[in-house]
Amino acid sequence: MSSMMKPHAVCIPLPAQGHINPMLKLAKLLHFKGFYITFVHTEFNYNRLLQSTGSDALNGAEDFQFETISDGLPPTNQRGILDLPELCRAMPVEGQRSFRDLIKKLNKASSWSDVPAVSCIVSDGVMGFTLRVAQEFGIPETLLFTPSGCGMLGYLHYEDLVERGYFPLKDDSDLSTGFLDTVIDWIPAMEGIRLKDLPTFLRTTNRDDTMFNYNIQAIEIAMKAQGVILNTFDELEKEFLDVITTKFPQLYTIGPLSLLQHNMSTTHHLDSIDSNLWKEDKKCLDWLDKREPQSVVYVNYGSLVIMTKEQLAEFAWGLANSKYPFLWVIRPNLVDGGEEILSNEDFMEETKKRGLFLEWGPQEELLKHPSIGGFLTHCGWNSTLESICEGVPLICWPFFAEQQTNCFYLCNKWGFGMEIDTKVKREKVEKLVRELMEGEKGKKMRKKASEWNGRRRQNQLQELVDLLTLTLICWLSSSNKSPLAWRTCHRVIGVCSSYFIYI
Ligand SMILES: O=c1ccn([C@@H]2O[C@H](COP(=O)(O)OP(=O)(O)O[C@H]3O[C@H](CO)[C@@H](O)[C@H](O)[C@H]3O)[C@@H](O)[C@H]2O)c(=O)[nH]1
Repeated sequence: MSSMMKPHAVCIPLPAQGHINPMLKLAKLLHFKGFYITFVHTEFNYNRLLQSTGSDALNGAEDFQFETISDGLPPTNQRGILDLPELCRAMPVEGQRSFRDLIKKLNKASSWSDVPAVSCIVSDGVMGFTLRVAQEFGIPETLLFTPSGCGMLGYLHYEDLVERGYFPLKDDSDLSTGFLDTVIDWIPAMEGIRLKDLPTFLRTTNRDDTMFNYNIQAIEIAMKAQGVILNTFDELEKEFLDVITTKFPQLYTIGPLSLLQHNMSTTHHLDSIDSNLWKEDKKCLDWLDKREPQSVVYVNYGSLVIMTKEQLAEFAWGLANSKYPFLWVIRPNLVDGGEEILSNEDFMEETKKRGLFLEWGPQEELLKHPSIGGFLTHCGWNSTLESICEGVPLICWPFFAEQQTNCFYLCNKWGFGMEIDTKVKREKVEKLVRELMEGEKGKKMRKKASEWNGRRRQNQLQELVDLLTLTLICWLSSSNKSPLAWRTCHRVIGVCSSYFIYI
């Protein structure tokens, strides 16, 4: 099909690794199903990607192009750690202006080039300002929320927390005197959840807190989107999804996106397109090849966690004392300093034959590797899903956002996670690593993780439905149909795909 004839989806993630990755997967799937794609990075991230992955990763294809917008942050703010509140303040102003210019430019280009006019926008759920631009141009928009369903359900109840007097906290002492242990018994499908298990932006005495209010706004804006997509699957999160659907009838689940990728045919050549903001070190795979099956602990805290030197030391010595081999990804800005901890002679002596450190790794390949026996994680939703896809059980050290909610369900409901307290102690790390790798609980967790993995993988029917639904959402959003029409078509597709599977 010529490019001009294709529907044109503009995909724009929040400029953070854990949001860019799923959006890129979604964009590739849409491309595979016949869409012309414009993928939008911030100028800052585009330059970072050029440095970390090289220009090949951004060359795209004739009908898969990259564009940039400004994130509105002054250059000094953009170095080092991602300042989320700053970003959330700047993007809706400068990002919106810049995004509007981009849509104008793309539509103008359609009059004299092969670029088709923009037919739909697929934006990150927390980039609501794009919806205003979409409305100005009369373009339908679908939102991809990248956290879990349980996390989203938590955010959905932020306003109720205000109304019921839980937010803002009365006093800073509420953080330490047990107030966060309060059980919240009025959120449907979340029986037994405590304040401390809900997304963490509620932990402030400031009624005007940027992140808390930004998340409330994101939910309000999302109600107006033509479609809302979650990277999760119904078997795992059905109860939460049922509640979310009462507020978002236009909700669709299409996860885990990493599994759906397998449905793309081998003739689909977008493999070189990459989204690592740090330079990936693949040599670790050779190191893993030399290890026994399920003998290595994989340690990675995603892209946003920042830990103290004390916490680093407790993790380091806990891993060393466990006597298990470990592969530890220590991002350059994971901790400020701490080199002396890892270069300490005793520590080096203890771990030199069985510890490998790197700055950024090919996580999905690592989790697939037969030598990996468990994953010490911060419970970011991508990491959690990627682990589920490979049946790898978890030790959970949630840091912020909805990671606490993911951890609560991993440990108390889904049955393949064990939690480490925020005030991490080396003895506890050692004990949990041993339990994970050799104890009865570890065995049970591994079995459970494999069960989830198996249920998801074998559910080909659901995958097919997901893939077709995804395409449908965007095709229909291109012609601005109502949510009711979409859901009807979703059902019809479900029935048709089951027919195809049985013949
Ligand atoms: O060495 C590494 C480390 C990470 N990753 C990838 O980076 C992504 C990290 O995402 P995630 O595990 O979700 O962690 P964060 O980067 O912390 O993600 C943010 O975004 C997620 C989705 O909204 C939320 O669930 C988290 O709470 C939020 O912190 C994953 O795809 C990993 O595979 C790598 O490829 N190599």
